[in-house]
Amino acid sequence: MHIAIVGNIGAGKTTLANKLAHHFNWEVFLEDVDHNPYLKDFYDDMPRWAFHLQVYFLNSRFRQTQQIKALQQASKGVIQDRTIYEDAHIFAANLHQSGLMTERDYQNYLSLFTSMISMVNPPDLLLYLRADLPKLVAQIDKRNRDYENNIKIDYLKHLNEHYEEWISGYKAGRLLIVDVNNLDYVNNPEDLSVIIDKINSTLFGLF
Ligand SMILES: Nc1ncnc2c1ncn2[C@@H]1O[C@H](COP(=O)(O)OP(=O)(O)O)[C@@H](O)[C@H]1O
Ligand SMILES: Nc1ncnc2c1ncn2[C@H]1C[C@H](O)[C@@H](COP(=O)(O)O)O1
Repeated sequence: MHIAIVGNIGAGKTTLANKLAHHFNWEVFLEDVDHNPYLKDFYDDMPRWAFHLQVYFLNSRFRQTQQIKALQQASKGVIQDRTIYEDAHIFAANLHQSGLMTERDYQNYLSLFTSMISMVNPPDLLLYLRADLPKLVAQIDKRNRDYENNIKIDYLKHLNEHYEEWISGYKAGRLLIVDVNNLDYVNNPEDLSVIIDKINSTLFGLF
């Protein structure tokens, strides 16, 4: 079983991924953020570093998908924090549309993504955490990563628009959308139970 958690920056993916992994006793795959050699530079100068960062994330995410495949073959459950789909359909697409990635770099990136994606299995469940801008901003502030301090509201807004468009056309497998605007699964165990019940019902037909 493979559940992938998707959603905008600060939506609460990592927090939920760790909680679900603990609950189901499954392996968790997190994003390569702390050791990412481009992320800080990217936030300082997006046009300069957009292509480098996208290639870095694509490679790191692809490696993860192959590790997840191996675990699934060994019948192990996996929770994944963010997917390779979001790199291309959300982040790279947004950088290109916003004029922060050149046409030449974007086409080069897409061609690499297309070659790789044929070797990627979709998750058994895609869990989309939908959050409005105030919730995202509050949670990015709460996390307080210094290089994320200058993220513009417009950047988050455009990412949210890309998420809504991508999710509305997602047909690769089961999809569960959870509005997290009024959920606090950090402090309220009942809010976590609401999500776990929805997962059980979608995946196993329980409840
Ligand atoms: N539903 C929630 N309610 C309250 N705080 C949350 C919630 N989800 C996440 N947080 C807090 O918001 C911050 C960002 O969450 P995080 O899981 O890192 O988001 P993401 O991985 O989607 O970027 C963290 O400090 C986390 O404790
Ligand atoms: N593909 C990506 N392009 C640009 N930025 C990305 C990409 N994937 C992740 N990120 C950024 C967004 C955040 O600053 C960090 C971690 O993501 P988070 O949603 O907070 O888990 O990396």
